[in-house]
Amino acid sequence: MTLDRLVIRRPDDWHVHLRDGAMLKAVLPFTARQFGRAIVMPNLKPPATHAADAAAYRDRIRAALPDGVAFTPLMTAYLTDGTDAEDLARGFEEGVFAAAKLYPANATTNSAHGVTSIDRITPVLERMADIGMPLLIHGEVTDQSVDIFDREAVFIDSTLAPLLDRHPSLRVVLEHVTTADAVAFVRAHAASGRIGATITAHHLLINRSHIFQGGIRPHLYCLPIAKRESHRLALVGAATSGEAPFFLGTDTAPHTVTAKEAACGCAGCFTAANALELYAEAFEDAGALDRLEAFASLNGPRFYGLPPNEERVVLERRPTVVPDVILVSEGDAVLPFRSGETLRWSFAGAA
Ligand SMILES: NC(=O)N[C@@H](CC(=O)O)C(=O)O
Ligand SMILES: [Zn+2]
Ligand SMILES: [Zn+2]
Repeated sequence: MTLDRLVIRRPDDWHVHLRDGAMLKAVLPFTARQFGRAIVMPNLKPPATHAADAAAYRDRIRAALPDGVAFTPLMTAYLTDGTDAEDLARGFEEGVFAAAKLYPANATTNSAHGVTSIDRITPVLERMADIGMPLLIHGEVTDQSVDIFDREAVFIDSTLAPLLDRHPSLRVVLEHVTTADAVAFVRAHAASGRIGATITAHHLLINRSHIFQGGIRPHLYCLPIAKRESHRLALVGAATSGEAPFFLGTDTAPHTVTAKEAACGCAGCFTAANALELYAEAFEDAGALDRLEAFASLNGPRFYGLPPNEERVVLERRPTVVPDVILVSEGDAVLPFRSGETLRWSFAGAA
């Protein structure tokens, strides 16, 4: 029997880039339509490093919400070499920050102000461990001599494993995992309950060959870059397992078409327009639609110590056409992942 209607608790997105200004206005309605809460990334220009920056950014997000939409932005601190443990802890205790984000300097989009060496923030990490504040990590080494397809696996061995040993009670989310190595590492530490991993829809749906299918496809370029098929299969296995550490984080990362279709195009895929429909396809292809709710709506809140959303949403088996483009301003637009293509599932709103 095939399932034609799926009702799940309203999901949350544990990794999202909402940007600011006109871009925020253009993309926020998509995330807020499907998700109850989202962990909002702080890699703005300039980055949101202090509690005051994050509180002001949270106000701009709330002001940009369409009328009548209930959506809770959960803010993060952008860690730098100069992060003040006091300000960070106060921001967490006052409920401004839900977590802090570690960008190794120059690892990804808008990470130039990131941490140059993890040892520099030892006191900050000790404080975070004491107060139970999660550390969210873009897990790639920045050494350009390491092959781009190996940067996540090398980071796990060289940085993440020693970090967990050094800070035995620090809670960590390895963001947007792309490798079988990451899946194995997270599973090996699952019993501690202190490690989580987000998985994007696009990494469940594409492998590295898709980036070069018939020519170079800049809209499939994101960081960490998609890996070979065996890694994609490991990610599908993890996401659809129902296992507690794996949860939904779209890493929807909008850039204008002009910035993507360039000699040196930006990294990031925009999946917010149809995030749940995309995940539903991946889960259905794995024969695991019954596990979508654990991944999308239960495992994330459990890790963050929050209750799952009470409200239910409906997915229906009927075609959805992904928008061709999302207009941002006159003359600039964002091209969604699977732009113009037809998906098998439709998001039908609250049950
Ligand atoms: N994922 C990406 O490719 N890009 C993200 C940054 C990030 O999450 O690494 C962005 O901000 O554009
Ligand atoms: Zn990242
Ligand atoms: Zn991201």
